Amino acid sequence: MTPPLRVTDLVKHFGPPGTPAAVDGLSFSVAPGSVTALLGGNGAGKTTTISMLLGLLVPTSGQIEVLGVDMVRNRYAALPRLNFSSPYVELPFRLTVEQNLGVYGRLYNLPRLAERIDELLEDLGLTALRKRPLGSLSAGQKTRAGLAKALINKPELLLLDEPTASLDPDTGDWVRSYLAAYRQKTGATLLLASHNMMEVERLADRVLMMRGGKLVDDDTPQGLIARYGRSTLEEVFLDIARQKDPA
Ligand SMILES: Nc1ncnc2c1ncn2[C@@H]1O[C@H](COP(=O)(O)OP(=O)(O)OP(=O)(O)O)[C@@H](O)[C@H]1O
Repeated sequence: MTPPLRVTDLVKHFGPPGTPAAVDGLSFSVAPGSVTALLGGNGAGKTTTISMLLGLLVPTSGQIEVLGVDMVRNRYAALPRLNFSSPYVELPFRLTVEQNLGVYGRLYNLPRLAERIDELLEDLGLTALRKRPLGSLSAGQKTRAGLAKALINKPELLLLDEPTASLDPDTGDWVRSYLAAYRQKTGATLLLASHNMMEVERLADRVLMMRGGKLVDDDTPQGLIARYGRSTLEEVFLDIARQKDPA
């Protein structure tokens, strides 16, 4: 079976040759229906990697296959089957929540779009906010609207950057349950970048740990915790970020 995501020797240089690469020879593939967390400290290369996976940045070298499609050469064949959410990417702020979903839904040329929008608004607790301009929402409400946009085309591969940033603990917990249920129901594959280790322990089957653009560890959350002799993923993260090898 083709992995939904396969990355081989991926490199991205922003500076001239000789300067350090933002992504420096990354290789991994993920299994269908899995939840993989891409972790690393600030500047480790997570956002650069996700931008290349989405076809927004052209790699300096290496291969990216998304749902069996070569993203560098043929990304339009894969884009209808994936989606992305990030609290750092603003949706058009003068449009209402439902207008935003309408615009994105039409980009995907979805059948029965009005029904899909109603369903998502209901699922994400946004029905009462549907007529509100996006710019008037709180950060947490915007995050939920961003998630609705990311799910509009029922993506087989969902890339999430900090999916619960600026959500209160209760809403954050609700979004995590929602994502777990979405994966369960649809068999979708999720890749998430997060600084919330509790979230990663709860959602991810596997952790890819990056430092300096390279993959420095790859295991289940429990496997990492056991190997580093720690009791939480947060402690493992600190060990890796501070370059401590397993005991
Ligand atoms: N457009 C750009 N031009 C030049 N350098 C860049 C650019 N984008 C990222 N970088 C550099 O690439 C490296 C990796 O950055 P990236 O944003 O991928 O890290 P990150 O792991 O997502 O970090 P954070 O957790 O802080 O979001 C950093 O050194 C950053 O300064």
